Amino acid sequence: MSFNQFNNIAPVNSLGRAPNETVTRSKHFQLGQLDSLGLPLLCSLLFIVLYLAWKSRRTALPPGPSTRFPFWGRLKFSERKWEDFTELAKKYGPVFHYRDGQTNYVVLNSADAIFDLLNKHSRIYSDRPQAYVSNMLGQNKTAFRTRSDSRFFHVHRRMFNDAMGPRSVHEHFPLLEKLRIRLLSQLLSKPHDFIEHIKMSAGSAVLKMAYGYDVRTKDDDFLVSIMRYVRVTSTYGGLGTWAVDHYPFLKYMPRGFPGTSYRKFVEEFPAKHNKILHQTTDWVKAEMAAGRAVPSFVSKQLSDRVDNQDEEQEDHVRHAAAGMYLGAADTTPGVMMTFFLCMTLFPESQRRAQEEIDRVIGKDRLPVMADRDDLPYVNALIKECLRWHPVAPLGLVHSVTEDDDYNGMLIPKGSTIIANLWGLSKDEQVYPDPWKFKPERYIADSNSTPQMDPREWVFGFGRRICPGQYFAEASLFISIASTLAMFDISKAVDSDGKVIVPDGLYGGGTTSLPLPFECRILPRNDVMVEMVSLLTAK
Ligand code: HEM
Repeated sequence: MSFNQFNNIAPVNSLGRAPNETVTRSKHFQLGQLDSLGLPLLCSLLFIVLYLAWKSRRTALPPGPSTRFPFWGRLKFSERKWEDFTELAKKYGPVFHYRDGQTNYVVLNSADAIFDLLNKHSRIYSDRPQAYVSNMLGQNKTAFRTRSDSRFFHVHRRMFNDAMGPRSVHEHFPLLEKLRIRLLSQLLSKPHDFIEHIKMSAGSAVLKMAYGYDVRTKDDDFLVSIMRYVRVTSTYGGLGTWAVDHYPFLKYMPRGFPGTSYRKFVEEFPAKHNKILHQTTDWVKAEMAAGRAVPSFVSKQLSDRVDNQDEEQEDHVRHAAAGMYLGAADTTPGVMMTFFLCMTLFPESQRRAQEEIDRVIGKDRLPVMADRDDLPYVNALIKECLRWHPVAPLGLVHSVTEDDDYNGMLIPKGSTIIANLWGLSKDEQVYPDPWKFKPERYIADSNSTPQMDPREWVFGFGRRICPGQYFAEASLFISIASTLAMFDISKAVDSDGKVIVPDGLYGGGTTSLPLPFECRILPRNDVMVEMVSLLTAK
């Protein structure tokens, strides 16, 4: 990419004459005259120069909506921003720009723009925007927010790759196969609480992998405190939550000045927040000291540590393990909820997947990880659940570390880059009939080539691509294939015998999950029920 356009935008031609004239005349000025006449004139000129410089830079920016006040104004978006962005893209094109307070945002709305910038130019597009309050909470040490040039970023990525990358993920298959028995058993005994079971199952998997901790109930202390950690992180540590994130000058304003309420929070909260984080690794250390520790990510990293780096290494491990939980907390359950929703709404796809399982595996055993390659339709159905409503509809924002030129548009250094994944999932050019649930779209046949595999984008991009992808895919496969083998999912019926059709609405936020809905979950055959009951009793 070249920066020529950016270099050429300085408004020399349009401004050259006016400043020169001033300089010529100013030769005849006496010092006293400067006070009475020159100073206001110089100020006006300075203002004009700044304004024109700002304006010409703005013309080079991608097109986009603007606020009434160039430096301070903020645009308002709905809770489901991705829908607003998709509408704006129709007007401004696949790459558009807007400002929020002092921050430049560039929104990418086409597969080409997303892959060109975030994959092909990942060297400069892999940073994360920083936020003052979030950093005070220590989140710049957690995987999601680390700077791309920081030691934390490189150490965490290496640790994640060792623990759950493509070469090591199979070590967790026995754990995932075991945990799905508990999920099936809970679905059998309390089908109405399926959302709670899904969340607990995903949480248990990651806590076992990260800390070697066995979650028994939903009120479990360990689970409750780490969930509190996640809640505080997402509620108070989100980018743009506090006015100071948009207007950094507020850092220098005295207490009581409008917009400084963050001060009380940063004085009181980070210590409490850190304590929760310490409790998790302290538990593992105590287990190790007592000789009871189950092998886990934390126990392995702590026993591998180099003595003279103890504290630093422990800090890395603590934040990396919390990052695993943060990464998994809503994402895998969100896709599982979409699966239950789509099976309720689209019975034909469910029937085809069950037919495949019955044919390939039979009706007298549950699927195992080794069956994955033999179930193409089930795999296609999982891909369609990932696309149907991407669980992170805008991915996670990136930040660009250098000025860049994309197709003649200036992407200024420090801009926050948003990939509109929801928009991509509904792009007719990429997914014809995007509102239809069609697993077949990923399967080649004599009439058509498969459509783009959504795993190319739902897990993010470049150096920031989700390090939990292989673990998540394995977990989704075993849970979904087993649920299909054992249960029929259909529309619930109310007390008057009326069929309840879920409205299929989703919530807003960084992760977007289906709003609570009802469905009926009934076992398909007695053999499976007996088998799961026996395995649960073991
Ligand atoms: C279906 C499930 C999942 C989806 C769709 C998903 C999606 C994503 C996305 C879109 C990102 C941002 C990538 C980017 O910035 O370009 C991400 C980052 C991340 N995910 Fe996942 N994820 C899932 C499951 C998991 C799981 C199970 C874990 C851990 C066990 C995990 C851990 C992480 C971490 C640590 C990051 C931050 C990486 C970084 O910033 O360097 N994710 N994920």
